[in-house]
Amino acid sequence: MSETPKTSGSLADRITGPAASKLDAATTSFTPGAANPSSSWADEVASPVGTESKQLGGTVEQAQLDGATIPLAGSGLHDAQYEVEVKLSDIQGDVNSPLFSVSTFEELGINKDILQGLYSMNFKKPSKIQEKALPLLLANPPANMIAQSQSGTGKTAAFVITILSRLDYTRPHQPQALCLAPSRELARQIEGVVRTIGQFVEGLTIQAAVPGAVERNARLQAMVVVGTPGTVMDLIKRRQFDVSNMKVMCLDEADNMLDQQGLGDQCLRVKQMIPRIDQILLFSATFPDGVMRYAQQFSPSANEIKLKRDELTVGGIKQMYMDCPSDEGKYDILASLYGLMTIGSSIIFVKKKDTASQIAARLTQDGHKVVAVHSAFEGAERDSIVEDFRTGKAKVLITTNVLARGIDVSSVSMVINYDIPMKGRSDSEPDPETYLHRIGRTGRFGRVGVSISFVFDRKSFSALSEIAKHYGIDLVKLDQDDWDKTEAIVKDVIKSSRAGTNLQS
Ligand SMILES: Nc1ncnc2c1ncn2[C@@H]1O[C@H](COP(=O)(O)OP(=O)(O)OP(=O)(O)O)[C@@H](O)[C@H]1O
Repeated sequence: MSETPKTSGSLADRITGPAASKLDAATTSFTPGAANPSSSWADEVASPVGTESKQLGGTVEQAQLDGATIPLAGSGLHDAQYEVEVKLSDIQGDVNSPLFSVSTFEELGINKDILQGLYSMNFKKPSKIQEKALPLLLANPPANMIAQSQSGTGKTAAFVITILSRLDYTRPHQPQALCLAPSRELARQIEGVVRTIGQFVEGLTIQAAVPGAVERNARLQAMVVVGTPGTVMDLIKRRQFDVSNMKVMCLDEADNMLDQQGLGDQCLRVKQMIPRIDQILLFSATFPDGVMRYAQQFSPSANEIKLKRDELTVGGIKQMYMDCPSDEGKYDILASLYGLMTIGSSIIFVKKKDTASQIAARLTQDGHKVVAVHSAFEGAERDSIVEDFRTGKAKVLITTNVLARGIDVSSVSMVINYDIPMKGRSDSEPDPETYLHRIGRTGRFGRVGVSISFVFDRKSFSALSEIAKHYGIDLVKLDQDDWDKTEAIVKDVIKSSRAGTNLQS
């Protein structure tokens, strides 16, 4: 693989190309991390976004503000050593960008109090998904919607605006909208977005239904309820949650929520316990074919906005990989990347909770500042660690797939796949959806970011190759034998300010 010239196409192609013989023969001869004498891969990313890198204080006319739910404080972006600046007006004027639109928020028929909330977040123009979806979402009579758009392109605001537009504000204690998300962190984040977009809407009431948030026997008395499926199911069963007047139900990360092996049963049961729902909304960046069929049953006769597979990746995320000497050897590589990880903020994804805890302990012992979060942590502790990460107090977060989806922290400039995401019984198949969601924690709304996936043996290598082939992408190899070069490449991307010029995939 490492000898393959840069024009050789995707990683997967490389495997079936000249390097294949090495791999195919490979039961024994695959040598990860082999020297790379004549490689020109560095050229592939020397100008990663087709423009020069610019540091903080460069000539960018108008920096993109956060769009964060807590104005200017939510993301830690401003603490970063190199602030990532994006000229959003350029990006949103690029017809190939998922952030492109021809309209304004006013033209989409949004209520003025909601508009005020959007402007307070410094949203100037809708993104493509917002522009396309909102007229359909806000039309009467209410119609169901299945909507797909790349990670970090503003799906949350699209469904939050819809929810806020559907409520009967004369009934502030009557639950009328339910939004479900796969993790407590994402549910809390959505709750925050509802609060921020709805801050000028008089009489709006919101409540979270995540583990530990609702006291036993207390009734939910808010118009908008945002929660996780298990907790919501329990609250309805215990009659703490009156679902008799439900106008909107929204599943964020819908493919994950409807996945038969995962949360599918719970979401279906929740839906069955609700006597009538005017509008069912399903949103995600990914809708694999199998789940799409089920989604169409869950949200019948829905308007659909779909993407083709090769449109799914966000161009601002530079996807790279590293051949590590062995499974154990991944740790040393990770430790060597620490300096780069703290230029902005970083998330390291591992498969198992134990691995997350072990790596965090080792890195801490080696003098690095990191935090870990996974499902074995108690709820309040999870909340406080994630909050530290959001505010930039903690810059390196080690976690499992529990935080792979939806989490929006704009300062994240690097994602590391310490373990390649796998699915199926005994991890038999690569998991392209999880890969896409994981790397989508960076490169939010036109920003740049780097993802580095670690491979160390034939299985991890082929899994990553299959993922690359699935999306038709080419991954850049980073050389562990030349750290100066590796560092230069990664820094060049992270510090570049014009992600938007390269948003097409
Ligand atoms: N029109 C807009 N203008 C500026 N910023 C926006 C706009 N819409 C959304 N954003 C910001 O973009 C970021 C990403 O939005 P959001 O979290 O909704 O992405 P998403 O599409 O749901 O991604 P994912 O698939 O990863 O969940 C957020 O910080 C949000 O505040």
